[in-house]
Amino acid sequence: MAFGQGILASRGSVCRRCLLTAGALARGHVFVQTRSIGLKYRAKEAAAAEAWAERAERIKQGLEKNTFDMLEERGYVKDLAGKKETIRELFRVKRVGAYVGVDPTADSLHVGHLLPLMPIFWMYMHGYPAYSLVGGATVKIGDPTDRLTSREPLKRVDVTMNMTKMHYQLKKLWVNVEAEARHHGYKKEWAWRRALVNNNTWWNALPFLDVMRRIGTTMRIGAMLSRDTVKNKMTKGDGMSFAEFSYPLMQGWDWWHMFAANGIQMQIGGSDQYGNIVSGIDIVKAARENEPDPAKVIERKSELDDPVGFTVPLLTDSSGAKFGKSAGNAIWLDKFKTPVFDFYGYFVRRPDDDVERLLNLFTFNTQEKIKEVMDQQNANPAARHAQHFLAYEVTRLVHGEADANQARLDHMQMYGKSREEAAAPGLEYQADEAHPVTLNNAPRIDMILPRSLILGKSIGRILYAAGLAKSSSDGHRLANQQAAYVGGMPGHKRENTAEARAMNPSQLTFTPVKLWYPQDTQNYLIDGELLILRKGKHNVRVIKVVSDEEYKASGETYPGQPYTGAVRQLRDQLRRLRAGQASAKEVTEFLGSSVEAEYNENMIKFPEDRNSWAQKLEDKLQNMVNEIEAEDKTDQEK
Ligand SMILES: Nc1ncnc2c1ncn2[C@@H]1O[C@H](COP(=O)(O)OP(=O)(O)OP(=O)(O)O)[C@@H](O)[C@H]1O
Ligand SMILES: N[C@@H](Cc1ccc(O)cc1)C(=O)O
Repeated sequence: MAFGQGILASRGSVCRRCLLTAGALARGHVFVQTRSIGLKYRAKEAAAAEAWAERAERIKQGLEKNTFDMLEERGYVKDLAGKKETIRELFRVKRVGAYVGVDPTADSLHVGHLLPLMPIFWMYMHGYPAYSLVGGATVKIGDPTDRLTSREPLKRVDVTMNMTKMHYQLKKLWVNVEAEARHHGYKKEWAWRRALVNNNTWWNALPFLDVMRRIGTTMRIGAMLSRDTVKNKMTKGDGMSFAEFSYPLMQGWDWWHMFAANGIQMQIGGSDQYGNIVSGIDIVKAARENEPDPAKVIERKSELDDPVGFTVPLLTDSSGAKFGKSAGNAIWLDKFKTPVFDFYGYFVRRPDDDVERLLNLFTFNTQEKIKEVMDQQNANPAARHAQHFLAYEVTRLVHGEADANQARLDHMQMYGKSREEAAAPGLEYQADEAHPVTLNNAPRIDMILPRSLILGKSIGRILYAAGLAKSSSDGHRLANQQAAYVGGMPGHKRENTAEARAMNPSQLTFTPVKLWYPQDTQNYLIDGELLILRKGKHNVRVIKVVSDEEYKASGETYPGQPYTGAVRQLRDQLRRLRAGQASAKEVTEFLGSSVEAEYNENMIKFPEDRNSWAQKLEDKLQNMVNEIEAEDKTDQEK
């Protein structure tokens, strides 16, 4: 196969069914059926190639717009790494695959990251393979670009925490991109490809010798030393470690890996990534030329087979500073860091002069639609119609439709619009049995829990405490039915060590939770500090295990926490009983169903004598409160 026919013809695109049937074929099974499935796949591939060729022709005749021109017109293209005409032609004739990488240096993406991701979202909707990469390996070195001082090394648990959170954030973005595509009238085609990858997957299993042989011999030190980042850090900054110096090699190797395996010929990044992209081009070419296995040589017919890239402009704040975590001005995509209301509000506050540019950059509306919105805006700027339109569209992309509707409603109401005027369908959405947890309505993913719970209590109680089960017994049921998962390595049964069981942070592998002994939970702790649990597809908890003292000091409580929920309920019921707001029967029933189940069956024994029921119940409840508080106090003094 000649390289460059895009992902459809590359190794990474063979569908599972075809692989399965290839296996069956090798074992001598059902030949006729196998051929028919293989042929079906090829037929689809051929149809997609034909459709692409027709599209290329339409673009040539000016009947359809070149996707590159559209990206350029909308303001996504700042600097090109490659010749413009080659890149335009590539967009026309090939389903050129593109990727954007982000290092998990923080526990959330921010609006700045969204900017380089937007072109790959657009490309996906137009039929180009689009990859998003989380730099689980590169983050361990830290990109030195434009820095005078080295990044603070991250603790392993923080890398895992950040990576897990970013992974689910990107997953959610992709799900919402599908919804945006539908919303804007794009019909999903068989040939659409998207992926979320982590460079740990290859770096964890990559021999140093392979890298050195392929690229180490060709890359010239002189060129690498002449890069501004290297010169500045060495002369004006705190010097440069070999690892930092090698960072662009790592990024370049990522590209090569995906170039060879998935046909990813293009890299996109923020404008600070220009140097890394240009080095990457050399690295990919060097790696391609140094193929030791003649059977694997990737053919280069013309410059249309070479890697290319471009950068997007930097999104800056009003003072011109780059938006990002280093500058401390980030608008986060995590709604627990930047609430949806504030996220929406950020876009509503954009100045009139910026709004058209932002509509082009951050929404999937046609330029005709944007013009319409701007006409409306210009007719009455005070209404901030364009800002609300922008805020709504970006919020819908990032947080989903229900949250966007709610944010719009809240903002409109704040500014005196009627509820009807602001309302849109889908507002009262709540996750329950009928509406399961989705990536958009999933509860907060990270939490802390005390060590004594994680190390000493049953997995059922832990699932309850993490909010993944309705009660401890529900947690036990989940564990019994293996319906919840823990971050771990499936199939690693040979070695029963914590190291072997703990999750490989790069691959987010999960294994079913079982009714193991309480002391077994610690086998799944990552670096002794992090436990990752999941129920269903999207309901994930990344639990940082803290000391009991630290937990108490945080003021948090968890469901099923001894003495907290129970005492509160007992007090409440006592108050209701004394105030005559509830009968003894109601209180008994209430406590029977909640406290008893959660707490301890022997604690509440109700008196037989019905006449003195209320009085005795009062005494009993008060005694229990006293008893628990006394125990609590002793615990604190220990
Ligand atoms: N404000 C921004 N505008 C455009 N692109 C951005 C912005 N911030 C980050 N990016 C791009 O997102 C990708 C990942 O960025 P990176 O991991 O360096 O995050 P960051 O928040 O910029 O980090 P830091 O603030 O520590 O430099 C890169 O391509 C980067 O150029
Ligand atoms: N170096 C990029 C992130 C990145 C990591 C690995 C890659 O392959 C690509 C990009 C940044 O810091 O912004």
